[in-house]
Amino acid sequence: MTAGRFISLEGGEGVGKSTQARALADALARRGIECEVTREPGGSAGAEAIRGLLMAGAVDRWSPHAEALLFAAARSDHIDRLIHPAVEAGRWVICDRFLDSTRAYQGVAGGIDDGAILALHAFGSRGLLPDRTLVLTLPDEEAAARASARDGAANDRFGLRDENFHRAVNAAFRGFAEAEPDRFRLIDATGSKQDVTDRLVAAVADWLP
Ligand SMILES: Nc1ncnc2c1ncn2[C@@H]1O[C@H](COP(=O)(O)OP(=O)(O)OP(=O)(O)O)[C@@H](O)[C@H]1O
Ligand SMILES: Cc1cn([C@H]2C[C@H](O)[C@@H](COP(=O)(O)O)O2)c(=O)[nH]c1=O
Repeated sequence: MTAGRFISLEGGEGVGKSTQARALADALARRGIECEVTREPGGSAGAEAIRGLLMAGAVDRWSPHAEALLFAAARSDHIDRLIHPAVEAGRWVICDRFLDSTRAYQGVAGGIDDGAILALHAFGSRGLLPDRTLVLTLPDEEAAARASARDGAANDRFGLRDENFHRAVNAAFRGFAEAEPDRFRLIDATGSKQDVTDRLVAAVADWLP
């Protein structure tokens, strides 16, 4: 049995995470590796129900603290029901956002202490971390243009936040990667979708048969 792997894709809005989660899984499937593609918030029935609470409504529907608790509860269920069993069974899991999104959005941009978020994660999810976290980086204006071409005026509670919030989120991901180079890789998300997929495959090449 091959070793299971847990990969998270991170980055701000519109950088191409969802597109690349599927593309990376397809590229790995062509190399004989079957992957589960999942997302946060969500990925299990309970976590998808919590996603509905988090994504809809007014920007101030939840405080950053309440958001952090809801994301942690969703993550706990997602790990128990999907991520942990899949990795234990030797499968690869590619997760579109994970803990580092809470650290960036509710933490750095939302004002909650990183230690508090990690403590919540230790309690809710026994501190599970991805084996590797691939952060897609794109100039802020290019990411905003991609997101607005995709969404038009249809924004969720997070898309509605101002430019400064999103700038802080993008900077936070870069900061995490600099602080923890063993787990993180920064991936240039400019260029064609195929260019980006090729960079992602290269970032896990050391695990390929
Ligand atoms: N390399 C690329 N070049 C041009 N457009 C792209 C590229 N990758 C993705 N896109 C397009 O950009 C938009 C945003 O991509 P995607 O939804 O994958 O981003 P995301 O990071 O998951 O965003 P969010 O976090 O806001 O959900 C989509 O319309 C997608 O088709
Ligand atoms: C996991 C997680 C997510 N968020 C925010 C980030 C995004 O704006 C949305 C999810 O939308 P997507 O289209 O599926 O990327 O939720 C967050 O604030 N904190 C988190 O932990």
